[in-house]
Amino acid sequence: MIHISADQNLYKIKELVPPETKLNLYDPSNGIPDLNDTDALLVRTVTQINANTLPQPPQQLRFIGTGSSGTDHIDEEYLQQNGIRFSDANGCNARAVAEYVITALLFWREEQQLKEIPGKVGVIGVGKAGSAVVSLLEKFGIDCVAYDPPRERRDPGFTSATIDEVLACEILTFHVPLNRKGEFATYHWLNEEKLAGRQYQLIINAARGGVIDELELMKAYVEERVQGYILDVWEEEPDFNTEIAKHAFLATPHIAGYSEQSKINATKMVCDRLAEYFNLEPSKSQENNDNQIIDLEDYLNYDLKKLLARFHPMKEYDAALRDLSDRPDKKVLFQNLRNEMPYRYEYPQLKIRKEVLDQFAELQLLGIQEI
Ligand SMILES: NC(=O)C1=CN([C@@H]2O[C@H](COP(=O)(O)OP(=O)(O)OC[C@H]3O[C@@H](n4cnc5c(N)ncnc54)[C@H](O)[C@@H]3O)[C@@H](O)[C@H]2O)C=CC1
Ligand SMILES: O=C(O)C(=O)[C@H](O)COP(=O)(O)O
Repeated sequence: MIHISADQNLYKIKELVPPETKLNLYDPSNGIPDLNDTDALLVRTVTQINANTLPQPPQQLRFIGTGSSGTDHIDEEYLQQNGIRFSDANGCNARAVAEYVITALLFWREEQQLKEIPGKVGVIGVGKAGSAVVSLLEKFGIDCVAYDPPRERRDPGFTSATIDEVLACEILTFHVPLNRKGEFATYHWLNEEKLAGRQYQLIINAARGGVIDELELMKAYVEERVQGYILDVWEEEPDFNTEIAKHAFLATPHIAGYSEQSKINATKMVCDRLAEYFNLEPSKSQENNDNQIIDLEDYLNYDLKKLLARFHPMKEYDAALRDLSDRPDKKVLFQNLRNEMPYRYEYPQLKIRKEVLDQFAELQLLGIQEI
């Protein structure tokens, strides 16, 4: 029988793990568990796997999977050298990230009392999440400039914008992996040099903290070269710079990719790959296509901002994160915040009264259905 050790916060892991395996759940805040007698390890982004954290991996360990699209917490070369198969959950949360970006943009538009999003949105990284962002923004009639030179090289059907074209946009949103080396390294991609002499309305980072030089972003904001910024990810995660959070239009604890649907996708994808590798029958549990009915009887009291806040908890997360600013244990509380809040349903899974849908075209464009 295959023995699996899995992060206890992998959503619905007990239902989605292949049957007829032995499952041990571990608490990632205590580090990597004892892996003797373990064939497969399933982690999340909070567990670093490399030569320091996992020196001399046990012989029996043959598979490591992560329930995330990003893989910067894993030294894949090290796993390969040790004959361990690695698998990720690329794209599991693309829709959730796109919903985060458009919802944040709508909050920002409403707050600024603008009729529409001004100018163009430069999307940096047009893989699973970036592509979902482009599709959703285009539904709203927002002009996007798609920048992804590595994709242009591997995908003959895709042409990337130039660096000058993307940097000339009024808004930038980041969807690249965090890569510290190589031709397409992204560490501090947005830095002093790229920010110099340019003006931005808004900068959004829902990729990884290190992709933007936070201190340079803050400097550009103070000097009014950047009018606002939204951060879901932080350079020192799970720690975060309280001064940078304080000035953010929205500051959230790495939850852009969190939803009921994306979290099931993540666990299911990694469990199915594990089943394939060990030649096991996968679990029969399916993704959650249920609808959630939100019957707002007092809908006449709701404007768009209030409705969005009812459907997406980013403002709740933002308030909760800011509350942690002075806490000495804020690193632990940051992780608790990510683990404890119930997952929201993605917009196409929500049903609301027709009267509300008819009143706000934005809700229809988000894919919300009528009861
Ligand atoms: N905040 C959150 O909750 C989430 C964050 N993420 C982060 O976002 C990243 C992207 O996610 P996915 O789209 O699912 O991954 P993906 O692998 O499908 O797409 C990444 C894209 O970035 C491109 N890219 C790489 N280096 C680049 C560079 N130097 N310049 C421009 N483009 C470059 C790649 O060619 C690829 O098309 C993940 O690696 C992860 O770090 C992903 C999901 C949720
Ligand atoms: O998929 C990714 O990459 C992400 O950043 C996920 O949102 C991370 O989720 P956890 O693995 O940290 O729960």
